[in-house]
Amino acid sequence: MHGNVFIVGLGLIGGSLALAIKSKHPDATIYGFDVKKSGMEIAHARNVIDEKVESFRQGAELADVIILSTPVLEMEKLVKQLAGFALKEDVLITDTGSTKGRIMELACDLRDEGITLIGGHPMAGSHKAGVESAKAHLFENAYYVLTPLADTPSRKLEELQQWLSGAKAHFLVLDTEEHDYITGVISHFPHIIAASLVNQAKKYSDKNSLISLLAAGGFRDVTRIASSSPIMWKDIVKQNRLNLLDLLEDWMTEMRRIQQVLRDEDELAVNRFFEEAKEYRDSLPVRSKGAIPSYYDLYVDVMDVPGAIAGITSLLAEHEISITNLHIIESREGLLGVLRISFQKDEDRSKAQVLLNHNDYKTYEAA
Ligand SMILES: NC(=O)c1ccc[n+]([C@@H]2O[C@H](COP(=O)([O-])OP(=O)(O)OC[C@H]3O[C@@H](n4cnc5c(N)ncnc54)[C@H](O)[C@@H]3O)[C@@H](O)[C@H]2O)c1
Ligand SMILES: O=C(O)C(=O)C[C@]1(C(=O)O)C=C[C@@H](O)C=C1
Repeated sequence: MHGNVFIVGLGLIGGSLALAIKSKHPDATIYGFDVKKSGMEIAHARNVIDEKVESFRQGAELADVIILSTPVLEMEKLVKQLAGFALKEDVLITDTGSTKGRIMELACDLRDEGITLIGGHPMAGSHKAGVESAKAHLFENAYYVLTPLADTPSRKLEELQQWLSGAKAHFLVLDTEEHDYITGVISHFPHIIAASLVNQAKKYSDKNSLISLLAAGGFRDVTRIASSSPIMWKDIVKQNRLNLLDLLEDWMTEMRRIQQVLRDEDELAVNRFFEEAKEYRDSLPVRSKGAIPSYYDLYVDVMDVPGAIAGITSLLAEHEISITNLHIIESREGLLGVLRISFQKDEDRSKAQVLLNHNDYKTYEAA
């Protein structure tokens, strides 16, 4: 497609979308704007965008498509400004924000001015912020939620999906409230819990320095997202506050239940607690990205000595087994660590496991 795409907020998500759009529509011109001048310079120097603009207004007035990708409270301010600009008559506006309630209220005001805003939320990302981490394939195979107003013409929805098709994501049209409720459960609330686990550990580590030293795979796996941008999350929890207050209430009831069964030394109830969680966690779909990534992991014990990891990767390469990712999830200097190897196919993971076991490595399918 031809046209001018204007991306506001050249961070992880805005940068990744810019790359994905360009890969599918090389004839489009991607304009970008960010309040952080250095981010805009990097985006331009790395060809994430074709052109920089001086102001939000300048980019918005020359755009056929406007994509807002700032933290969500900034987006509110930006959308309010749009009605006062001389926008192109058929301009299409979307956003990437993690909450949809507030922006869709503002979309109603824009509709009254004859301007279409279709809410968007790619359900993939990272704890890493900034254009430096942007990737064209970030959203591949992930769900991409769209929240059009009920009277949005279907040709506008189709046009947006065509513009975003380079993301190679699966579009899912959702009602705004349902979106905020679901993402509250599986994304926003877990971020609160991850941050609270880290804050709790920090409190204890102030008294005992061994705490941070011994923080191993489990703690790191469950708290990775606590490294996400505090500004972004402050905005999200503010906008989804009511759902999160309900979820917190529910969580506290659940914690009090666990507290009681532990007090009662009710082994059966404790077992049921873990069993129910395992059953549901194991049943989550592994093939589609989004909540759970589409790869197969194998865990291998390794000595933390030079060359230990190279030994494993060369062995796999010699047998033409491709891997998608390597990650040391637990490492203690000079001692045993655990390496997580990710494979695209279950078949590759099985072959690798047989091969590594045969070569005296100790492997596991779960950490
Ligand atoms: N990170 C994720 O995993 C993820 C996933 C899906 C959706 N989102 C949503 O996408 C949006 C962007 O998130 P991100 O991860 O790319 O964050 P980011 O911090 O990497 O990027 C945000 C960018 O917006 C810029 N910015 C802030 N205010 C601005 C303004 N008024 N005008 C222009 N630029 C401005 C910042 O300087 C920054 O470069 C957020 O609304 C977030 O909720 C994030
Ligand atoms: O993988 C991560 O680090 C994320 O937190 C990504 C994640 C999430 O799954 O909660 C974060 C915010 C979004 O709006 C969508 C995706």
